[in-house]
Amino acid sequence: MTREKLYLFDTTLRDGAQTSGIDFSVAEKIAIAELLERLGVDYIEGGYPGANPTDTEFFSQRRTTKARFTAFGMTKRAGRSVSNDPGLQLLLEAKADANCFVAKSWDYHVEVALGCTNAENLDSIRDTVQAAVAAGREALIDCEHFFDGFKANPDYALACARTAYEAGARWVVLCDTNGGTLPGEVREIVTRVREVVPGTHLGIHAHDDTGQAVANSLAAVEAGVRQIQGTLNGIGERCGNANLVSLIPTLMLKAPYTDLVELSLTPAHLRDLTAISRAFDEMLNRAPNRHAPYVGESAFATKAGIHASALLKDPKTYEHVEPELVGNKRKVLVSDQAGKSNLLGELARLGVEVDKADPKLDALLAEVKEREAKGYAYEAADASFELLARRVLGKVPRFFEVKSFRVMVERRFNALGELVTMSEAVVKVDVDGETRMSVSEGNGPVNALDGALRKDLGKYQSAIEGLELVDYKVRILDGGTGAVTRVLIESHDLATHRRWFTIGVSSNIVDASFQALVDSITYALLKAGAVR
Ligand SMILES: CC(=O)SCCNC(=O)CCNC(=O)[C@H](O)C(C)(C)COP(=O)(O)OP(=O)(O)OC[C@H]1O[C@@H](n2cnc3c(N)ncnc32)[C@H](O)[C@@H]1OP(=O)(O)O
Ligand SMILES: CC(=O)C(=O)O
Repeated sequence: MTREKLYLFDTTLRDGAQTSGIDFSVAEKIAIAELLERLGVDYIEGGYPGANPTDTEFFSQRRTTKARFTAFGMTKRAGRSVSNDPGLQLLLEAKADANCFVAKSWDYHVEVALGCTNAENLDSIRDTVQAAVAAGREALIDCEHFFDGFKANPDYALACARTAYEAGARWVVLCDTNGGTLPGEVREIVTRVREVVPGTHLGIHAHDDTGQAVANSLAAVEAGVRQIQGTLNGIGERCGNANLVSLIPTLMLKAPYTDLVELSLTPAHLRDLTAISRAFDEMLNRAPNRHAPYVGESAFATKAGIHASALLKDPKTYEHVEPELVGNKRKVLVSDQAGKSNLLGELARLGVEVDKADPKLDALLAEVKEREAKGYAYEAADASFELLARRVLGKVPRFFEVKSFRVMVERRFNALGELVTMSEAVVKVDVDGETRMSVSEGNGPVNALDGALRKDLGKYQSAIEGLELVDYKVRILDGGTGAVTRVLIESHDLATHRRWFTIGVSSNIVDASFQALVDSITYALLKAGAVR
């Protein structure tokens, strides 16, 4: 069976810019366009030239080399000619390969939003497409509210699609603008549209208001459309657009799509997908969704002991695809849901060899479960788990021993007469039998304790020079008087760029923080190869 080409049209820079809380600068648009080129999509819709200064400047130069650079805008206004519509003229002057015009295809919208007749709207569609084609552009029509329009007045919705196609539009894109259509309806309506426009000229633009944008896009492909519009990580107006990061692997790895269509992307592009998705979140300054399909940190993370046991025998038992195909990694988590198989998997990753029959493994599992019951969460604290495991298995040197610590918080007027809150900590540690006492001030008690703890560790001092704390999270585990505090600390070594997480649990927040700090420094020394 010959496969038809399926085109990917990315609208991250246009519909994605309609996401609440997201605003792109020109520099950010340039960086995202480079990421999209790396992803390998066929079209990059850069924005709406003329709508705002950023988009106008972005379209003052041609910005992509491989993908077709596309300018978005609306069809000409009713009652005006093409040459007398300044908005349309700006679109035709923008430096782009293609123009994508949004057109009304629901008669209710023609009446209420445009305030013109159905015939005038058809004229606008036809004249606009013909003007773009005459200007040497590839023309696309986004038929806004197509599915709702089809349900209200199928003849008129079909007339809009047919008019665009007959005027020379390369693509007629069926939009589920309000995002309320379901996959069965998409399949049925696309089948009807194919009676007037061939599938090789049809696209789908789905919004995610019922969580079906990906499913609707796939249903449309099954029904014959050959272009999908979507965005990186599914950003977009309201609940977002179809997520290309979820769609791409499904289209490239799963039947029936692998039998029906082929994409421009290669397996190498697919292996870059996780990195691209996370790089985009970095650009948006937000944490990646750990549970994102295919690319999330947890997408191939196994927590349950029964699953881990089978997974270690053969990963196929609990994985629908191999994580490496999309550039992700398998993870076996250690928690109170774990069995010995989880421990063996994680210890192997850490390079610690131990036999499944070794009684120390039972002791470690029991210790993990007992501590988790008290509030520890080792799946989030890789370094603390490694230290605990190596201790139980008898393999961690005691680099230093904390004899005592004291921390004081004081609110007072400073020399300038300003009210300030200061913290001061004193820590006594034994290194090689010699007691060292350090004092440090800080902007909070944990900061002061951290400063005092790593001020003077004698012969180990040079090994922790590059250590910095980058994040500190506190969680109260049960309310009332019996509250327990869990502290998670993320540390970073500037020299090696290694990052690790440590944990402390106590009814006292300072004590919990101190445990996590001690684990962080001990881990740094272990990784630096410090010897006792
Ligand atoms: C479904 C979608 O996502 S479509 C994309 C939506 N994106 C955006 O709107 C973002 C960019 N938009 C903008 O910056 C502004 O809305 C502009 C510059 C396009 C227009 O601004 P204004 O001229 O001030 O108009 P305003 O936004 O108030 O209203 C839109 C106008 O376009 C008309 N219009 C809407 N769609 C179309 C269309 N497909 N064809 C022709 N005219 C249209 C409306 O009837 C309305 O006309 P009116 O002012 O005579 O009532
Ligand atoms: C064009 C568009 O973004 C929509 O109809 O949703």
